[in-house]
Amino acid sequence: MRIKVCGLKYPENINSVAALSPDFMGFICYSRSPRFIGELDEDILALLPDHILKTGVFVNASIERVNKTINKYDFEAVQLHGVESPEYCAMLRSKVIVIKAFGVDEQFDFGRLEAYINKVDFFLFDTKTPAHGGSGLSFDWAILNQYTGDTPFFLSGGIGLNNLHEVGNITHPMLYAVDLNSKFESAPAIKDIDKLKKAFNTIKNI
Ligand SMILES: O=C(O)c1ccccc1NCC(=O)[C@H](O)[C@H](O)COP(=O)(O)O
Repeated sequence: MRIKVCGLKYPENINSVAALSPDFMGFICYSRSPRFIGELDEDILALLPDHILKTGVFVNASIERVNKTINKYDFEAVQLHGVESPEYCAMLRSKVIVIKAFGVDEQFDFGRLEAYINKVDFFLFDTKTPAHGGSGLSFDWAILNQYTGDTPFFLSGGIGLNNLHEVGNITHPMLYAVDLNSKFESAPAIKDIDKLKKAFNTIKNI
C-alpha cells in the first residue's frame, strides 16, 4: 500500500515528513485552503529525495497556471479536485502523473469515471464537501464496492489513527494508496510526526 501525505507548507515540517519516506507528498495550490503553499520557496522542494513524488493539488485552475506551477516546483504529479474535464486531464498527463479526485457521497455515480479512462493515472476518492478537500470527514467505504473499473485509486477523506486499521478490511483490488492529511495535524498544514510514524507502521502491516 502506497502512502501520500498531503497539505505540507512549512519547510521544517516538510523535511520531517520527507524523512518518513512517503510515496507522494501533496502541496496545496488552492488559495482558499488553509494549507495553501503561497510563496513557498521552490528550493525547499528541490531538496526532497527523488523517490517521493511531489504532487501539486489544484481546484479548477487554468491549464496555464497549473503548467507554470509544475515548472516552478518541478512537480511530478498533479491532483485535481475541481470539475476538470477528461480533456484537461489528458493535456496534463502528457507531462506529469495525473490524479483526478472525486467527492464521494451516497449518490455518487461511478459511471462518471468512464470518460476519464486512459486520461488519468489514478482516481482519488475523497469525501464530498463544498470545500473540495481537507474536510477531515470520511465517507462510507462500502460504496467503493460499486467501483468496478481498473484505474487504481487513492483512498482519501478523514483517514486517521482511529479508522486506519479498517483500511485493512478493504479488499478492493484497485486500492493503491491512502492519503493522510488533516487527521495528522497539530494545526492546519503542520503534520504531527509521531502520529504519522504510527500510521506508517500500521499501513506497512496492511
Ligand atoms: O487539504 C486541503 O485543504 C484541500 C483543499 C482543497 C482541495 C484539496 C485539499 N486537499 C487534498 C487532499 O488530498 C486531502 O488529503 C484530502 O482532501 C483529504 O483530506 P482530509 O479529509 O483532511 O484527510
